[in-house]
Amino acid sequence: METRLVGQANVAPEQDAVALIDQAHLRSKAFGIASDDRPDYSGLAASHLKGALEENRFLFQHAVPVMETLYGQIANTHSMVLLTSAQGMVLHSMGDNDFLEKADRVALVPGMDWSEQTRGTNAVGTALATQHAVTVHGDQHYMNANHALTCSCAPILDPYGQIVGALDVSGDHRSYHQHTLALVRMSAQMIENHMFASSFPKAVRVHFHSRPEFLGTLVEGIAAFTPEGRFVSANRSAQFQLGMSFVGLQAHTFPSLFNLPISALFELFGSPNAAPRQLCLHNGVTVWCRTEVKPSGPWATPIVSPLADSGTPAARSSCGNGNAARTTQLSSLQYLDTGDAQLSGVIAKLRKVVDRDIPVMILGETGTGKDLLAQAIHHDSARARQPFVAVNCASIPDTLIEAELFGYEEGAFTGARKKGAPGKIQQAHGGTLFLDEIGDMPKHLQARLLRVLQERKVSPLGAGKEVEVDVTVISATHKNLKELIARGDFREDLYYRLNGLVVRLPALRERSDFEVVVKKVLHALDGGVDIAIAPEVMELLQAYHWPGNVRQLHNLLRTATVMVDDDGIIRLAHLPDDFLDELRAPLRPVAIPLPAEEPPLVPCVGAPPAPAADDPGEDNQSLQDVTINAMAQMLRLHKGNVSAAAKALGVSRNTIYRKKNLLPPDLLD
Ligand SMILES: Nc1ncnc2c1ncn2[C@@H]1O[C@H](COP(=O)(O)OP(=O)(O)OP(=O)(O)O)[C@@H](O)[C@H]1O
Repeated sequence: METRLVGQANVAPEQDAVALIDQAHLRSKAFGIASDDRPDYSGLAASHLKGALEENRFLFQHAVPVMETLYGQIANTHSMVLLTSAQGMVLHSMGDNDFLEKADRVALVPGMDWSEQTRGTNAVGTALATQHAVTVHGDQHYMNANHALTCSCAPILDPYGQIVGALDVSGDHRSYHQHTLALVRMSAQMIENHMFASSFPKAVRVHFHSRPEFLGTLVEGIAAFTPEGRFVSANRSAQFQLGMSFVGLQAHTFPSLFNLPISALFELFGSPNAAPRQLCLHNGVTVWCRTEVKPSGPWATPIVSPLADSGTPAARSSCGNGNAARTTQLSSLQYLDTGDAQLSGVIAKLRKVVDRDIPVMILGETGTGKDLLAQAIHHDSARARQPFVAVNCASIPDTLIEAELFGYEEGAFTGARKKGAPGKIQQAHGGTLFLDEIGDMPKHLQARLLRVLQERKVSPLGAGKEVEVDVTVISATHKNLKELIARGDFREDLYYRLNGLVVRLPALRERSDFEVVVKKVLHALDGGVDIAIAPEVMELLQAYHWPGNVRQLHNLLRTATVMVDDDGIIRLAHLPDDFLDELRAPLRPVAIPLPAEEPPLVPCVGAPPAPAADDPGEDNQSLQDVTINAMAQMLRLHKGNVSAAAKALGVSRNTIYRKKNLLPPDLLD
């Protein structure tokens, strides 16, 4: 069945709902359940339920208030509200007393398993299995014992798009009401939005909807980005409005989705209570948008949920808490030292200067891990328990960078917050200040920064006095600072102040420890620990030139781990189409065997004529010609069917469509 993205939990339309029940019955049968089986009412031992509750504490905390509201709406309808885990185990229930007794008899109580595998077709199990909100009414239940029930259930997704549980309303089948499913869906979405709101405290959160009156309501889109503009998460409505699933969005940034640099948000919404503004999405849709610009802290621990403090392994596995743990693990020099000789040399030098108050400058192409290395230096220093404050000089507008860095006093400039605010330099007091993209620091501020570094004092805008600061400075850039100095765009004295030790991170294509990096990146991904890579894929990845370095590898593997089949092996088919196109473009066309019975080629419109088979110049034929000819042949062979031709060539349909103008027009279906 087709999966649609809607503002609320996917729900199957009527004809699909029937098919969905039929398929659920087939699955139930395949699980070896008989419709007249006596259900197992034994449930879980209390200790197991306690464990499950602990594991699902994040979900539980955010779901219970919503369950109470939902129950308020269905009270006295002989029904109850249930919360289950992603495996279908009932975690919590509340309901009408008269129905509770009956519920007890049919095992709608905490600790009971309502997965399809155990109870056949039922709203909880089927919603979890299909990821669709669904009502299972009366004899639509697979087991006869459950025919007296009517149940409506919606899956609940965490901020990473993973199913973490389900919300269900079950009742006496005579109490069926057609609006129940809509209520359940809305409530599930409310839980998702609550979880979203408390998952990314340091993110830039953008709220948007095509109608301004829907901002602040359940149906608004919410997308979270790092202060540098990288995509972090999006709720269902945001995915729908942006026209992309969570996985698709992971390859995007704020600028690629909203057609604006993220720094524009600081300009548009920098003042308190800034009014919603109209922005144009990448797909041409105009939306009303608002965001709250906070003086953000470091992006050192990207995702921290309230459970991060609990420290229990169960809690960590619940909702992204593993990421916090992984971030710590990622942030040490030892972790980054994975066998490449050049990198090991860099790390050995860095170890010698840690805690020596020597400013470090990190050079390297985009995505080579400069930010991560800066965090690792901080992590391994005596300042590790003090703040690590990162400032991306490229992402803050010129007009704000001064206030952002140096802070300001009350009323220092129009729009300044009432009480003033300390700048990043002051925030880093006692710890490390990481000046990322230092090459983009506006020239007029370079002198001020130099003074701070020399005198270890900062004077906020509008303040008469200076404040002492103790910071270790790490800077990074992918630009050639010497060239900038020669052009007069970067102060030489500042350069010499920052370059106590200059290290260069190797590009990924230069590294001899590629396989280890792949493993580390996989390990750092949710669900990536048990994933392996097929040897032919590893070979291809190794040969690729990786212009986006480890970030590009990270994004690619993140998508592939989601696509992977049950055997947990990443194969070619699990890599994104555009990446495969890039890999194959120069190789594939020449490798295509042409069928013997293939008629001679007709020249393509707009393309050079195909050479005769014995043409001595064949070897010199341009790659483009070979590609076009191969496509034309395959299209002819498959009677213009683009999908079939693309499949035979091992490319995506879009690759063929992109070459449309070079192919004979009568060839495309
Ligand atoms: N050695 C590594 N192991 C695992 N992941 C890594 C490693 N190096 C970098 N990454 C990942 O690659 C991505 C990019 O890293 P980072 O932001 O540190 O690069 P950068 O050089 O600062 O990029 P930019 O110049 O674009 O700011 C991050 O997701 C980071 O976690």
